[in-house]
Amino acid sequence: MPIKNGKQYIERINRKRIRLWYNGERVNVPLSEHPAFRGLIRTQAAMYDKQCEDDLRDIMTYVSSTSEERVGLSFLPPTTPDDLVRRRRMSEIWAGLHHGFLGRSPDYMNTALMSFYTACSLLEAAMPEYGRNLRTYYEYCREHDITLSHAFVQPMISKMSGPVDHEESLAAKVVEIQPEGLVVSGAFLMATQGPTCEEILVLPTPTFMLGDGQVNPSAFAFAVPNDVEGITFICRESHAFDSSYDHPLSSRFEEMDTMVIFDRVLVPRDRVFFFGKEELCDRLFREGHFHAYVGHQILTRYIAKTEFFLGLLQVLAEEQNADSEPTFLQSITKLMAMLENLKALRVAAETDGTFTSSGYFVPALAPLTAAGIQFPDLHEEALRLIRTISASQLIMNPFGADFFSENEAYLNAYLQGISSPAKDRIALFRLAWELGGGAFGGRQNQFERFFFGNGKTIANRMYGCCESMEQYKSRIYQFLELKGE
Ligand SMILES: Cc1cc2nc3c(=O)[nH]c(=O)nc-3n(C[C@H](O)[C@H](O)[C@H](O)COP(=O)(O)OP(=O)(O)OC[C@H]3O[C@@H](n4cnc5c(N)ncnc54)[C@H](O)[C@@H]3O)c2cc1C
Repeated sequence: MPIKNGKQYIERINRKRIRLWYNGERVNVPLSEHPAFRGLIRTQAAMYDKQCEDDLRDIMTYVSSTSEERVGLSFLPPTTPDDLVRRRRMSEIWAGLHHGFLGRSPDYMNTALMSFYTACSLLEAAMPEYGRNLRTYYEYCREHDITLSHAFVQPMISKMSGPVDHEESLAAKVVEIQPEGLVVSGAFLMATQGPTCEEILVLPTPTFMLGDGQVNPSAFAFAVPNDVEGITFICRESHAFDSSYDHPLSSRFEEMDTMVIFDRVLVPRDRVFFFGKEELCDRLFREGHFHAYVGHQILTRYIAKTEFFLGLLQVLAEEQNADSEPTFLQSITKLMAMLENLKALRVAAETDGTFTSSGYFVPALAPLTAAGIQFPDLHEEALRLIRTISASQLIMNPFGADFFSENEAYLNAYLQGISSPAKDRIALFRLAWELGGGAFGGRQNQFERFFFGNGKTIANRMYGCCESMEQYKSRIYQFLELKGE
């Protein structure tokens, strides 16, 4: 089966019967009809349609070596620098549709799976069936264009409730080994788009290491359909609304975050990528170059979002007659400089890429991590600027329906801009509100700061990238003519 289109995506999501809870009630309607999910599903369907357009065929797809069908280019393991550029162009097309607001556009998880696949030999060395399982699973997802979500991070108490082999531990773990597979129980704090996908990839970092080569019941990686027996999804409050005039962002891009609970879920043997070997958790990320491959996709998303911010800020400033204010110019040029910086980091990541011993071409991690460190502050600064420029107009924005009420004439007279009709001006400031003041923007801001790890983890990643620190140190010793090493 080749790539899927939007209709096929919707049909597959609607066929699922997942245990999904929203606001204390079980969701029993097809998800494409539910107010919390339908906008996102429409957007995602448009993205799948995009990859089927004839004139984008060579950008969005490639020919599978196994089926000779056209499959999604985000599954392509790059083996040349040109492959990396092709992957970036594919991500740019999708980012052009979601403007960086979808953290889980299909290319994100497809890239994640592709990265783990490039480390199949690591799993094969641990146990041949593990490597085989991951290879088969990767091919299955590629050939069926499966939509994936992932669950890595556990709730705080799961991390703190004592060693995993103690009875009181709440850590996610294998609670029984059956001939057919592993039985898993535990909870994951976040799976973004957990309900609007088909399969969930589970790869936690064990909460406690046991050492000495012991079998750690918390060390595993597997993937299962999100509707298998025993999985429950609990939603946070939705920020989605239906009207694209009143809520231009959340009506399209609201990605639901769900807590995922595994209650004695049977993971079939052929879906287990490893079990018990705690050292493999970290090694699979490292040797699959997860942060580099996924970071490359993320950086394209950052660039699309920054361009969207710049456009919005300029239009807002013109609307407020503030576009030649020195303070505005000072602020927007900082963001413009950051955009150039992000673009340069992407060029650096691509041109400084290296080949692995297995022949894959990996983008350079340091520039990508640098972008990940810088972007959350840029994001926050952009939202602050939106609020500053918008001032009270961020708040006082009637609904689209008010323009069809008996008050239409008042609104058209008193809310018009210098050169814009009231309805256009309000559309603009409703967008500004969703980003700068509303729940959608608040969640986006939190996402950008945390989705790739907490600040400490990201700082460690950056520090670990610096291979020249000893050289820099010796420059100081030499400069001061000191003896230090
Ligand atoms: C919107 C959103 C969507 C997400 N989607 C997913 C998903 O789909 N799948 C998934 O697996 N995960 C997802 N995540 C989880 C994300 O990966 C985690 O938030 C991230 O790894 C941090 O883990 P944590 O939240 O458990 O916080 P922790 O790492 O436990 O940190 C807790 C607190 O301690 C602080 N902290 C930690 N170390 C230090 C330090 N040295 N100095 C100062 N403060 C410190 C942190 O800033 C934070 O305030 C999502 C997160 C968000 C916000």
